[in-house]
Amino acid sequence: MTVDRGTRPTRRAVPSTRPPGEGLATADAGGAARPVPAATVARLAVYLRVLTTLLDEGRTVVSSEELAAAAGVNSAKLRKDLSHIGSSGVRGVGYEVSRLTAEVEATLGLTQPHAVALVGVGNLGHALAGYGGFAQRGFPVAALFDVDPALVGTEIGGVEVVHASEIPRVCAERGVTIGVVATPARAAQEVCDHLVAAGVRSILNFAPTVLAVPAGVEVRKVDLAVEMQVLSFHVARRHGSVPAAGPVTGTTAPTAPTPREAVTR
Ligand SMILES: NC(=O)c1ccc[n+]([C@@H]2O[C@H](COP(=O)([O-])OP(=O)(O)OC[C@H]3O[C@@H](n4cnc5c(N)ncnc54)[C@H](O)[C@@H]3O)[C@@H](O)[C@H]2O)c1
Repeated sequence: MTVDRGTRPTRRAVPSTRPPGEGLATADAGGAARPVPAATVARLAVYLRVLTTLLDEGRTVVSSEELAAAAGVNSAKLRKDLSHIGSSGVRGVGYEVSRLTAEVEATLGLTQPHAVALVGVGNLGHALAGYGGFAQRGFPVAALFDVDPALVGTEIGGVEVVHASEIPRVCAERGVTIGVVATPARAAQEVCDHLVAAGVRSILNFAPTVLAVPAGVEVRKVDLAVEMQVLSFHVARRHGSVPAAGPVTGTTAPTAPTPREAVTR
């Protein structure tokens, strides 16, 4: 399988040595032959970040211990995660960095870039739109939308802000696959509906509201306050002010535990 890194400018092309179709379609865009647990998927993204750094440093092999330490997990968990995608290292040698990178990218559906549309370019949206790191990791911001006449027509990072009424046309023209909602909560559902109608099937929601979507559309909610509440719980537990075990009331569980949480829990 050849991995096409698309438009990501800072990464070098790396061919996979795995023959086409050989047990790699575990979590690819076409649907899972073997399901990969959600927590493993979250950790694969962390492994990929580490692997990318190693590639950029010119490294060719990495041990499971080194990769695990850099990702903040233990090496047994890392080996189990990688076994889900059919990757096993060579005993005493480790993993081939380029091959493992290609395999993780294929599993995460990153063999082609995902054009991102960001709706709501206020405080948060403006900061997200101006962050170049998304494009480097395969998620170029292709469209920006708002309803504020003072923002429509301005440019952020070389992308013009377009009125939200143009979502269907612009998303279709630019092949948008991921929509980011950074509007006030009251506008979020309507914005989400427009994105879905435009064919967007993956939505990242920053607004503090639950979005209703049809089957086949994936929504991930980002709530930094929830993450801080989880951190607060761990700090309080270390200081003995909450029970060490048992259900915690009054906090909302995060949608997916991060690898670090998985280790420290
Ligand atoms: N999840 C988190 O951790 C987190 C953190 C900060 C803010 N937020 C949330 O993110 C959202 C944005 O916060 P902010 O501080 O940037 O707010 P903001 O008021 O600065 O920006 C909101 C923008 O959305 C635009 N907007 C309003 N209605 C719209 C519509 N129908 N279509 C398109 N654009 C529309 C506004 O014109 C404005 O530019 C809020 O819902 C806020 O609660 C979440």
